[in-house]
Amino acid sequence: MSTATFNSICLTRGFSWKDEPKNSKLIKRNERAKLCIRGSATLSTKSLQIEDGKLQKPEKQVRIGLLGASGYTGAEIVRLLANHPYFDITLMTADRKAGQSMGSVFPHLITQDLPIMVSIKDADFSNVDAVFCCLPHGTTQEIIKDLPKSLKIVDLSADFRLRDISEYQEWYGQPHIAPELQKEAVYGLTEISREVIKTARLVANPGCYPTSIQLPLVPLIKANLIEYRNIIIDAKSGVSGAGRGAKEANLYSEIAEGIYSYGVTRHRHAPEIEQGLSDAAHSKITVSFTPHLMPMIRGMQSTIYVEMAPGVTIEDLYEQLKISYKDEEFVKLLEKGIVPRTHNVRGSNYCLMNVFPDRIPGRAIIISVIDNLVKGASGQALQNLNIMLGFPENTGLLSQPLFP
Ligand SMILES: NC(=O)C1=CN([C@@H]2O[C@H](COP(=O)(O)OP(=O)(O)OC[C@H]3O[C@@H](n4cnc5c(N)ncnc54)[C@H](OP(=O)(O)O)[C@@H]3O)[C@@H](O)[C@H]2O)C=CC1
Ligand SMILES: CC(=O)N[C@@H](CCC(=O)OP(=O)(O)O)C(=O)O
Repeated sequence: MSTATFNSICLTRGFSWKDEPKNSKLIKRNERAKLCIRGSATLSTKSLQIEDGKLQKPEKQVRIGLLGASGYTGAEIVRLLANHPYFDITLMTADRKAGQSMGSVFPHLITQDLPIMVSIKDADFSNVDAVFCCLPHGTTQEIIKDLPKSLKIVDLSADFRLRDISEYQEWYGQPHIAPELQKEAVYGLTEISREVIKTARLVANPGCYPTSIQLPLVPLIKANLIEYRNIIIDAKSGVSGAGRGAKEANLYSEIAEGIYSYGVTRHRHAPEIEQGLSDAAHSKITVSFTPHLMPMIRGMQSTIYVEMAPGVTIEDLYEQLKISYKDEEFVKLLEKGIVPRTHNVRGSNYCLMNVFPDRIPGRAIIISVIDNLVKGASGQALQNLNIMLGFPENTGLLSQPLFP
């Protein structure tokens, strides 16, 4: 049984006390979301116990396989799971870094007690219940198709996001080699697809741009508040969005003190965005989408220009988003007039958004921000696996943004 020392612990929604903690200071911070205690306590989270300041993890942990642990999203999963009482990493894979420890590849994770990273060909899945797949697209299909069918999988790559495999071939330049698995895959934009995620075995975690764009647009489209034509998306990403692999275009000297547009007219996230928006509209939607690389490490902003439907006002858009996300833990509409900033979500699983009236009558400007590595990748992946396995959705995900 593994143990960890805590000075304090937050109980997430769904957990309750077994006995009122004695010798402990109970701080009720937020009735709905969490309770905090300091000191020692015994808690009735089935088998979660805290005694003498030590968290006794449940005897039956979910055993996690982390494929692509030596990349940015893999490291981010490890960081998040450090605060997850039920998930234990039992297998980690790497390619060039196979044979190395996590602490040597990512010294910021030296405190975590983790297995040595092995090559995929040496991976033993017999002690794994669920997998986070943090591999490059293309490689992912080849590997996932041979994994035991008993495993729950959340795939962070783009390999299972497009329902139409001919569209995959068109945008990713190679045929899809696991069409049967594609049929099984569920697109995991959590707040929109929660019900189907509950029973899914394979979840295709959305891309970072599509997450920041669909979260504000889907509810507005479903409510018929915006026109389907003339949706213009100007999006910006931090450089970590491109992964850890060395690329000339991502050298400090090419990125610092400037920005650049890339994938102009043809970025591979366009069909993923259009698939989600078209599903919401029950009608084909196309968008103008231009991503930009910003001289920052993490963060993503999507600025979206839309035409409101006849008679619709900016108040209507605001009220709809307020209603749609009023009970959501991780998607927040800011107070009127407040502009979301990437600094407000750094290191967290939140998506912040707001709507503004354009100077041109009938048009609106929507701004949405996420951390590309958290809500745009590993955080949403953890949110999805929590749901697939029946754990409170926010487990391990309540770290607040790092500011400034
Ligand atoms: N970065 C982001 O913000 C986002 C990323 N994604 C997607 O998530 C996935 C992972 O991204 P990210 O972590 O940024 O990527 P990285 O490039 O940082 O990491 C890739 C990982 O895959 C391993 N790997 C590479 N090639 C192979 C191979 N042929 N066989 C086995 N393992 C291999 C690498 O091992 P090694 O380093 O040892 O060679 C590394 O562990 C990608 O599909 C990406 O598109 C999705 C949303 C956002
Ligand atoms: C800055 C940068 O390069 N970003 C990546 C998107 C990251 C992401 O979401 O990637 P996947 O679709 O592969 O999962 C890109 O534009 O290709």
